[in-house]
Amino acid sequence: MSDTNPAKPLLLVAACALVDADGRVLITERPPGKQLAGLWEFPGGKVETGETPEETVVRELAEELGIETKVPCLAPLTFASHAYESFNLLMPLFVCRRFWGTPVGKEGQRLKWVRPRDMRNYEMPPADAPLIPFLIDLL
Ligand SMILES: Nc1nc2c([nH]c(=O)n2[C@@H]2O[C@H](COP(=O)(O)OP(=O)(O)OP(=O)(O)O)[C@@H](O)[C@H]2O)c(=O)[nH]1
Repeated sequence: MSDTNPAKPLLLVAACALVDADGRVLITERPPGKQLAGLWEFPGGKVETGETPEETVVRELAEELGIETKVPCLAPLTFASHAYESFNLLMPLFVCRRFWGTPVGKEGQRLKWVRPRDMRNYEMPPADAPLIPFLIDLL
């Protein structure tokens, strides 16, 4: 039997696997004070009203990392669907290999370029674990 809770919202978050020339993927550490602080995640954030998920990624990459990319540079790879305590997360994951600038942690967050097979060495949110095999297959 399912434990469906009608009051539990569905949260749409768009995330991006930024890939460098060596086939490494950028992960960023969630800053102190935020939910799931200290965990490593893919850059991204909540899809705001009126935005497409692709537009969210372009905006978040600029805000969080100071880099520029464009919607046609984003390719859908897979998605995460995870029941958190207070919300259900639906998170499309895009891949981006074409961007301008060098990523920096604009919000003070630490950044790491990692090979997908090494991602298990970094503690990530529970929603993210099923995404890793897709990146291993791709890269
Ligand atoms: N960006 C991102 N969020 C993730 C990942 N995995 C995952 O479970 N999440 C969850 O998705 C939600 C994203 O929220 P966020 O806090 O990053 O979004 P935001 O930047 O728009 O939030 P803000 O309101 O704090 O500015 C969080 O609950 C976060 O825990 C991931 O790999 N990347």
